[in-house]
Amino acid sequence: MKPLLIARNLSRNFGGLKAVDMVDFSVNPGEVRAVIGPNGAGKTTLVSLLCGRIEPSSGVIGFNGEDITRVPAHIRVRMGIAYTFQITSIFPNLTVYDNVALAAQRTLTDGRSRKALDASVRDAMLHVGLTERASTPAAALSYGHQRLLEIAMGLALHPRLLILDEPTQGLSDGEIKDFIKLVRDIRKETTVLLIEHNMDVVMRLADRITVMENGRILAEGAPRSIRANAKVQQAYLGTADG
Ligand SMILES: Nc1ncnc2c1ncn2[C@@H]1O[C@H](COP(=O)(O)OP(=O)(O)OP(=O)(O)O)[C@@H](O)[C@H]1O
Repeated sequence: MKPLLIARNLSRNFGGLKAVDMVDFSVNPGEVRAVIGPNGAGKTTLVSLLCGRIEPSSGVIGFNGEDITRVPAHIRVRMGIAYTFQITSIFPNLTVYDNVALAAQRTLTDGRSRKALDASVRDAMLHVGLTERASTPAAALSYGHQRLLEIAMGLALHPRLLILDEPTQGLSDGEIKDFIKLVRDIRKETTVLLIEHNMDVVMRLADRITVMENGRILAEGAPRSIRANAKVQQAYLGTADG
């Protein structure tokens, strides 16, 4: 299968620190991939490189057969890479509807009508279960609902690849259960790349897991093989089980 996303020899240094160090990484269309690893392993830096928030020190990134290494982030969004930014990307005074509409507008081309925009917004709100809160200001939502709003903002872009950075952080057990259902639903249409600390969520959702440590890929494979991998247990699972 031809990968949807591919990175070769990807590196990013911050001063003398190799936050991402010669990483080869690829994601197939239709999969749910989790990236795990201890704090500071380089996970956020890796996805920031993939979505274009930061530039690589070296290496190449391809998406859907095109070299996107130097393509700016906003164009990558239009090409189909959506990254759910941390909660700061939500405008607290705007309603749920308007927040999602603002996100959806990022992919608007001249030919797309207001009606199409409205349909995308409503569809995204429905997916995450926020339809009844469409006219609620984002600031009045619970924390869990704000996280769902972020995902709706990502979905409104109709991405081919949805990147979720620690989506379950701060959610209650019930909300995490709903999140797992949501991702199972989203994956029918979209490839998902998930940075996640909660190992239960990772084991339930991921087709494959990439384990990072010190900017490098320590291991990669199906949940069962990662769980059984002694190197991984030593580096990560034994010390942080979410
Ligand atoms: N803008 C930056 N300037 C300097 N150092 C940075 C910057 N961003 C990240 N780093 C460093 O790069 C390393 C990797 O950080 P990164 O945030 O990618 O790790 P992570 O695996 O996502 O960690 P966490 O699980 O804690 O979010 C860390 O040592 C971090 O301090």
